[in-house]
Amino acid sequence: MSDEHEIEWWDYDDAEEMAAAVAGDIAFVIESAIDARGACVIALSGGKTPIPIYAKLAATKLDWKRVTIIPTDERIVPLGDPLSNVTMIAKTFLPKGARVMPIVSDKAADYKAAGRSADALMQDLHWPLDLCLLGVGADGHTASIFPGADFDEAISGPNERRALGVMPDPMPAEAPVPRITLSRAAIVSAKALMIAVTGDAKRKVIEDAIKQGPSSKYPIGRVLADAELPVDIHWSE
Ligand SMILES: O=C1O[C@H](COP(=O)(O)O)[C@@H](O)[C@H](O)[C@H]1O
Repeated sequence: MSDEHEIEWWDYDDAEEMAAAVAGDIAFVIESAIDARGACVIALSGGKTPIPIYAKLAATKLDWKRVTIIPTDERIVPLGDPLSNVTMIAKTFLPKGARVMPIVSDKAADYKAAGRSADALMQDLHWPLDLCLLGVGADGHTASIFPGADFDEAISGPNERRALGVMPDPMPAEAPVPRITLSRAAIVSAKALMIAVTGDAKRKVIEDAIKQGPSSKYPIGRVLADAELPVDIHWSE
C-alpha cells in the first residue's frame, strides 16, 4: 500500500479505551465470519501490548468453540515459558472454548526446521485468515519479522510460505531467542488487518515506516507497503 490514505489511525486517551474498541472490532469480525461460514480463524499478536485487548475480547459473548486462534509469531521456547506468546493467548481464550494452536514443535532440530513444521501446520487451517492483529516493536519489527539472515524470506518468500523460522540479528533485548513468524504474504492476505500499539516512540516508527514505503528499513513498513486492504492502526499513549 503506497497510498497513505488507506491507512487509518484510531487514537484513544488510554490503553483501556483502546482495548475496548479493538476488542469490539475483533468481535465483529469473528461474528461475521461465523455467520458467513460457521467458523473463524484469526492470528493474534504476542508481547505485552495486547493483553488488555484480549481480556476485553474474552469477556465478549461469542461462539468461541468455532474460533481458531494462532499467534502471529512465536518465540521458540517451551510452552508455559513466560516468553511464549501462545501461552499468554491460551491463558485467556482456552477457558472460553476457543481452539488455540501452538506453532512451535518441540521435535524440530533447529529454528529453520521449527519454521517448516509451523508452515506445515498452517496448511490445515482455512485461508486467508479472517483477521490478523499485529503488534509493532520499538525497533519496527512486526510479528517476528526482524532484520537478519531470514528477513528476505519473510518479506519476499513464495506466497505459499505462511510461516518460517527467524533468527533476529540483532537479537531483541526483551526476548532474545529465535522465532517463528507468519510471512508477509500470509499477513497481508488476511481479510482484516489491524495494528494495536501504545506510546509516542512506536507511533513515530510507524509514521516513518509509512513515509519510507516499500523501501522502508522497518519490517512494519515493508508489510504495510504490501497491504492490499485498508489497515486500521489503533494507538494510545
Ligand atoms: O516480540 C514481540 O514483540 C511485538 C511487540 O510486543 P510488545 O510487547 O512491545 O507489544 C509483538 O507484536 C510480537 O508478537 C512479539 O513476539
